[in-house]
Amino acid sequence: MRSDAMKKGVKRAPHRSLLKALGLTNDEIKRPIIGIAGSFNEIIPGHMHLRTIMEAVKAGVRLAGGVPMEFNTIGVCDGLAMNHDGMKASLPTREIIADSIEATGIGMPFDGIVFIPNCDKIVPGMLIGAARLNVPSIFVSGGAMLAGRVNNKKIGLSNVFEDVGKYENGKITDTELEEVENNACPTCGSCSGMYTANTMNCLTEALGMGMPGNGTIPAVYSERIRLAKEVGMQILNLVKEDIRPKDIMTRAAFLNAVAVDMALGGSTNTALHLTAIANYTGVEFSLDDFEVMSHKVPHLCLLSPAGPDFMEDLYHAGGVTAVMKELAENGVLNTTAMTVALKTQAELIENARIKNERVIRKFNAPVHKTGGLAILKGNLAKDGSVVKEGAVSKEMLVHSGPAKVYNSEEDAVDAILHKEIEKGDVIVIRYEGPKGGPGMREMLTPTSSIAGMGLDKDVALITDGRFSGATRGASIGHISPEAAEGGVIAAVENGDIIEIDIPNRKISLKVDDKIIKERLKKLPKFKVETEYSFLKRYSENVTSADKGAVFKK
Ligand SMILES: CC(C)(O)[C@@H](O)C(=O)O
Ligand SMILES: [Mg+2]
Repeated sequence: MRSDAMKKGVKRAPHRSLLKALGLTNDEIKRPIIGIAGSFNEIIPGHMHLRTIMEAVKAGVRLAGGVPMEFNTIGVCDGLAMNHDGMKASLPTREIIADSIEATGIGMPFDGIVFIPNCDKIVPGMLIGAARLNVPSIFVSGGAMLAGRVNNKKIGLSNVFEDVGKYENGKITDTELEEVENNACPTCGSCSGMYTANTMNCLTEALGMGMPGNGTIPAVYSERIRLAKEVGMQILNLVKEDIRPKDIMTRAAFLNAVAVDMALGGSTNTALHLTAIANYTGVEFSLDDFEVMSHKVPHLCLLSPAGPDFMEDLYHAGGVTAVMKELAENGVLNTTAMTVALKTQAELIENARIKNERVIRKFNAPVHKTGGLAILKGNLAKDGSVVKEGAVSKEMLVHSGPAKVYNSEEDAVDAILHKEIEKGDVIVIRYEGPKGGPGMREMLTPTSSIAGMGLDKDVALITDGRFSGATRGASIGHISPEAAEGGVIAAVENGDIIEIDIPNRKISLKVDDKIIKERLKKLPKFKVETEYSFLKRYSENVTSADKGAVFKK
């Protein structure tokens, strides 16, 4: 047993003393010790109920003869951190979460670990931590928030962000805005659309690290408590069989995750997170895999913010296993991939079926023929950029227009709300990359303001920052290399023509190469501006978005 290091033999009498101080009996000390990595806090609506999930997991561990030991990690709410300096800390917390998991798992030789994440950075942070420790592990997330309702129409957090733009444009009253504010987030759980948290929880299932239902069972359903119990019991089987994260998170598993991402129309943040997790798992995997998969797998689900459905609709339509079955039947899923259920994906999806073909479309009748995400390259993004093609209106798939350049999110939002943006413009928001921001903020306020002001069919936005899963429109992010690294985005001037061709995967600055080089040469050397030592250290150590914004080796 791995835990023998802290409990077996004469020399460990002091250690056993401490275990007894924790209330463990001699019998318990002999059993497998299971770390329960929780992330309960009173900050994130998606995490406020995680004590209930935690208790169910612990009950499952005990039912199966193990001894649970709870510990917790940090997390921030991206929604609450949005559009201010707080968001600069969000992506960096992923590395802290991974480090805190790794450090705890090194210090405490657990025999296995159950991970309980839910929101944006906690899921990839924990997956990275699990990969680095490579101790038998299993995930159960907190589940999705139910959708809200106004005028008998389902709404989610993205509607509130967009309604701010509508309000500023005089299209709705303050009473209408307040009604949306009061009803958009009716329960605990990760915000109700196919935003980042829910995408990552669905991909945890596709990766094989979570059990069926992990991605879609609503947070408030008792089924999630039962799932948590099953997961608590299952970790003992994983310990017994000695199946570890690196046995599961193989290249085939990552390709399955990207395939599901394409079908679901997932968050652009998966381009960062899957790449980062693969990096720490030692699997060869890059943005090129997204690009290849986007041509193999069609977009099957039109969930918020791209369409009218929410996570609860995906759940009732059959969930991730039904989507995976459709992909398997069309030859784009590796069904031999092993999972934490100790069954292959083929076995897990055997009884799955699509229960609502409007919510999960058939492979031959998709929403879009190509996958939800597209990787664009060109002189503006030599190393790549990402767009949620599934949420771009068809008028904007090919667009060419003059640049309006801003060196921060705040400046861009001021310009949008002060109606300085004209139809046809390409808004450029730069120095918001991993190094430049620092911290690669999410640009949900600018993208929602554009949508809310009714400009989403006329205006594009490009940035070296990133987006929320709730972002829609021609919003192209993760431009790599970023401005702070001397990327071509730093050379753009107001009025330059930018050409975007999403179907052909191109993004270019229509300025002569020589002029671009001259402009870049004249730029002052980038110096990070932050009062926080943590963010300064982050800026110095982080790699480019196309590499997942992991730390330099
Ligand atoms: C606040 C949101 C919706 O969670 C966003 O941060 C995302 O990435 O989806
Ligand atoms: Mg987010």
